[in-house]
Amino acid sequence: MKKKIILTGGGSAGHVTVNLALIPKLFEQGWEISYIGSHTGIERELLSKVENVPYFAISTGKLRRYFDWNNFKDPFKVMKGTLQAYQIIKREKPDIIFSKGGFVSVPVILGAWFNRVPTIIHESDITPGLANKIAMPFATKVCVTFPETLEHVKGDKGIYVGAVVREELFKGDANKGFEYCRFEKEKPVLLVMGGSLGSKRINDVLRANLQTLTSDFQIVHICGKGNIDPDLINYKGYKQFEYVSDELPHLMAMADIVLSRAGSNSIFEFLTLRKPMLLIPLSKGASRGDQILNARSFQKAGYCEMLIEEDLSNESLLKAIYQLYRDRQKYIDNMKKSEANDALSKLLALINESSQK
Ligand SMILES: CC(=O)N[C@H]1[C@@H](OP(=O)(O)OP(=O)(O)OC[C@H]2O[C@@H](n3ccc(=O)[nH]c3=O)[C@H](O)[C@@H]2O)O[C@H](CO)[C@@H](O)[C@@H]1O
Repeated sequence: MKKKIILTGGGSAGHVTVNLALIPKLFEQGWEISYIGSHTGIERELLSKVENVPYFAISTGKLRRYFDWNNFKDPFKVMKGTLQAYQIIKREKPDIIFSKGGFVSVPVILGAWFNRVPTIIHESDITPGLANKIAMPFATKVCVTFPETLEHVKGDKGIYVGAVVREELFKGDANKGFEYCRFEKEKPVLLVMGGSLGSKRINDVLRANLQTLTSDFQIVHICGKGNIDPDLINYKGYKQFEYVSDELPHLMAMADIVLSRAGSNSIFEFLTLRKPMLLIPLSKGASRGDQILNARSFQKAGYCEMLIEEDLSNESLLKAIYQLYRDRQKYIDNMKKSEANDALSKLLALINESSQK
């Protein structure tokens, strides 16, 4: 009989792409796969493009660290989601559940715990997100991307596996990127990515400096859903996309340097592809500060330059981009020294091992 796994995770692409990396490998090993996600999150859209993975939607509530009237309603949504997840798991009888975190994963981990199904959580950031923090006591194993995260995992559940990078990103073809953007090959390319949901702050400051920057760079800008500026659609040497799926490997291959938020998956992808980065982490005011820690750790290793949002201005942005381009070889050399880490194989081995108990 085929072994069954249920994957979960969502809210932003950072909580889905690891699952997308696992799916082809799990199929190769003969697993039957299904997915539990939310009704409207990005995970639903991303999974709709994947064949043979049934998707079950459940109710989910946002877990916040700050006051909001929805904080009174959302615990009930999480309870409803837990009951739904419990029933799906009871019916589907998976051997194991793998969670990439995000709010939707909490009811799933709880539903698995009530069904006594083993669960593996993967945490991408240095400090665990709120959803993973809540779910950890109920999980069988907690895999981490940064070794220092093990300090935050109680007991002997924590396992360092490293960052999972999708294999298709290695298959990028710069020529296809140039064609897709209609860029010329002679002029350097700056790739700008404000995280999977886009960043208004980065979009605004980039566009305010477009004239100066496009005199030296061609710019491909992933700006997030609903953030295309219609006045700039025909701007020479500037190409905007809301979100890129299949063509992303080609855009990354084409880029000489990158300006990005410091989401864990994105920065490890740029590291693996040896792309010099200027990182503008999400500020402490808007998050728990995990991206600042991610970026600091990369800066310490000499992989990136970092500009904190409080210091972001037209002048500081331009200075940092030109400096990054000038010193690009230094960053590439440092990144070449980083250790290769086959996190995907480690995860697969762990999934197989944990599902046997
Ligand atoms: C605002 C927020 O909560 N951000 C968090 C979220 O970021 P976010 O969802 O932006 O996550 P990451 O930067 O980690 O990953 C984004 C993923 O989406 C992919 N991608 C992106 C754009 C695109 O057009 N196409 C595409 O495929 C990237 O290649 C990458 O694999 O999860 C990360 C991982 O837990 C955290 O570090 C971030 O702090």
